[in-house]
Amino acid sequence: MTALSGKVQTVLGLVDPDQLGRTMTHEHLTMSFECSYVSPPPADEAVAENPFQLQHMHWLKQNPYSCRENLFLQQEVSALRDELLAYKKAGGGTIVENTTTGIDRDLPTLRQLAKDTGVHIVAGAGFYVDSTHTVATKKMSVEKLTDIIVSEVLHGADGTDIRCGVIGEIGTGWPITESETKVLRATAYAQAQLGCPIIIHPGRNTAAPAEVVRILQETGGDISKTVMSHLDRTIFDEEELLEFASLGSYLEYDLFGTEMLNYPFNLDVDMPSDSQRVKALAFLVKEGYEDRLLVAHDIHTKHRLTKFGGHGYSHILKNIVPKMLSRGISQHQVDKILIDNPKRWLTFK
Ligand SMILES: CCC(=O)NCCS(=O)(=O)O
Repeated sequence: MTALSGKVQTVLGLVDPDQLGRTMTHEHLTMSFECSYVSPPPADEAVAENPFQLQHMHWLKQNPYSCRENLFLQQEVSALRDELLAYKKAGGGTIVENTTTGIDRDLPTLRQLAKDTGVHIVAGAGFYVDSTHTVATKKMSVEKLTDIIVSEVLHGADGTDIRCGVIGEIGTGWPITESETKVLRATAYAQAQLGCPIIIHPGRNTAAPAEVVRILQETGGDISKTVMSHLDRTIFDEEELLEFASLGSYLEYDLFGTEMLNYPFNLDVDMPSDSQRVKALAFLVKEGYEDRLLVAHDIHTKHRLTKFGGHGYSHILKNIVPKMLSRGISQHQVDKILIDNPKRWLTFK
């Protein structure tokens, strides 16, 4: 038991879990994804430098990471405020903002957005993938990393008094690097001290989620309070999915709204459509996992904002929920996915 037990920690302080309402468990509001820039094909360079025009929007959807300007979501604070107000109007209550060290977390802006809009925002502690770890981070011991993560939850992060309410998204690649392994171990130790929720960004390989779970378990992590993100681009085979589900983490489909033919971070992956995501959720519900499912959009680039013709943060509430209902997921099960499961995960033990 800690002072946080039974509560959820938002950027404005502790709240009662019943106040959260419908929750997107994996979003970004202020971040940079410059670490993942992919050079455009030479013939497309002119489009990439002048992207936000109607005639270029299809190109941008297919090549979101090949346009530098698209990667600086944090430049759109005013549009984000409008997005959050629209999210609230659509019935949203809470957003988990998973930006961690390495991709430009901005806690004062998150606090201001929460104050301006009344949407609860839960911020993330810890570190993103290896390529964003500084030389100093890579040299740190697991104990030092643990102290930093614990302090970001108990006292505040980035020199502020704004406290994080989850650990993650903790970034891992494939294969998992030495530095990422240390961060995973620190995450498990911090979780054991704090009884807090954690959320993982796995590498882009079918074996990656289970390997992360193995490392966390080895270090005393609580898998029942762990979210495995991005399953929609990671595990496709139903049997493999059930095998992973049996390990006991939350199962997150968090790329709703993303459709692209060639996924540049792993060309072997066929990025699913939203219909295929709903089909995967219906399959997991049928297999008895309705208490472990979570959903989100993981917006991390500008072109997905409604300002630029994108689907925005209300797409799931407005468009995906009706689709779920039409595909055999009941209203009670939808409420579990949007309200009860996030609430249980986010509540400190
Ligand atoms: C920081 C945002 C992020 O990591 N999103 C995941 C993108 S992907 O790995 O699923 O392509």
